[in-house]
Amino acid sequence: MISPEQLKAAPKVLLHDHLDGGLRPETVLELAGEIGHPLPRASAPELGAWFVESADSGSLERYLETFEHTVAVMQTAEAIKRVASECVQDLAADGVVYAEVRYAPEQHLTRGLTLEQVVDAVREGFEHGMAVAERPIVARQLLTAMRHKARSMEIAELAVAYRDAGVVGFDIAGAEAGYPPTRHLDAFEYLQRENAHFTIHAGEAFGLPSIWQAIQWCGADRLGHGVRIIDDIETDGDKAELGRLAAYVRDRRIPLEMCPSSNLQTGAAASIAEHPIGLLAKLRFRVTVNTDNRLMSGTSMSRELTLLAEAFDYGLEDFRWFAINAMKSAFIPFDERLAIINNVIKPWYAEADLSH
Ligand SMILES: O=c1[nH]cnc2c1ncn2[C@H]1C[C@H](O)[C@@H](CO)O1
Ligand SMILES: [Zn+2]
Repeated sequence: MISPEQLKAAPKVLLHDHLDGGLRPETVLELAGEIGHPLPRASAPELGAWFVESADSGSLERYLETFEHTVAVMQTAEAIKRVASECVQDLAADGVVYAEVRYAPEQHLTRGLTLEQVVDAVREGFEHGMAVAERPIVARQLLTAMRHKARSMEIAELAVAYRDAGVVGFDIAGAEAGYPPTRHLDAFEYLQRENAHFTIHAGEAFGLPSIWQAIQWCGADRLGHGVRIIDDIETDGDKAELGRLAAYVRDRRIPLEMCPSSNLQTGAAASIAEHPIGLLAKLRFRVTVNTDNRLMSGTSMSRELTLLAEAFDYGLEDFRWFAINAMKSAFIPFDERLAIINNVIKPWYAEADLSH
């Protein structure tokens, strides 16, 4: 078994983490106090526990209700900068060397900020976080549009406008059932014409049709979660038969941004041991491991990997594979991806004793 220290030290790559799902409980308390926003608990440990318990609802819709409080305290440039900087510092302290962090700019306009001011605040926060972090980290933004709203085209244009200023891609999130990806087809077609990258939350609270649309209609580069791709795989003992969609996802090496703890909370998987990641990794899908919402799941990259190590007997060799898979799937330019793989990830694992 790997020691917690070794796991923390291992370079990790994170592609799916929500900025408004990763605040420190103390920060939520302080920022809420400044603006008089009422919170359900008065101390940081209790508030942290409240987020995890409330998100532990078995439904994505109820899970999403907890974001009311984090979004409420992220409505000024100062507050957003602080949250963004702390996010980067926390990830770096956990050994994350590259992170793509997403949030929905349209949710941060209630106190008068413009979409551009929101993106600028996150950029400044990330730059500050990268400068003061205890270990080197590269952090980039993904801009999310809420799938039940109608601003995806505007957010896609924002992502393209900021492509040379820290934004590396686009995403849609929010309740999945009833809001298929094709609702935002114009935004995805625009992004493709602009040679821009995007991922789509799909196959989390809804099944194969959502994944199929995300890939075959919208042209997603990656899948947020994508766990339900398992519905297109038949197993019989050691044998697995892939349906056409599952085969396409594997053949095309479409990255799956898997978030094990989050999936337990929303009911997308029953336990870590039963999580589809075990089979999908064995079948050599392009699997990546992610946190989704560190506050709502009370988790970190190290913790997600620890849970997987316990359930599937994973070791450093597997973690190296996850990190390289994720780095290959990042939205930054190819040469920058390669540099992190060759200069950061591979040397660390070469030094580590892979037999433990
Ligand atoms: O796992 C998720 N599925 C769908 N939507 C999500 C998930 N986690 C967070 N969100 C939503 C709530 C946030 O306010 C929004 C932008 O980060 O994205
Ligand atoms: Zn997510």
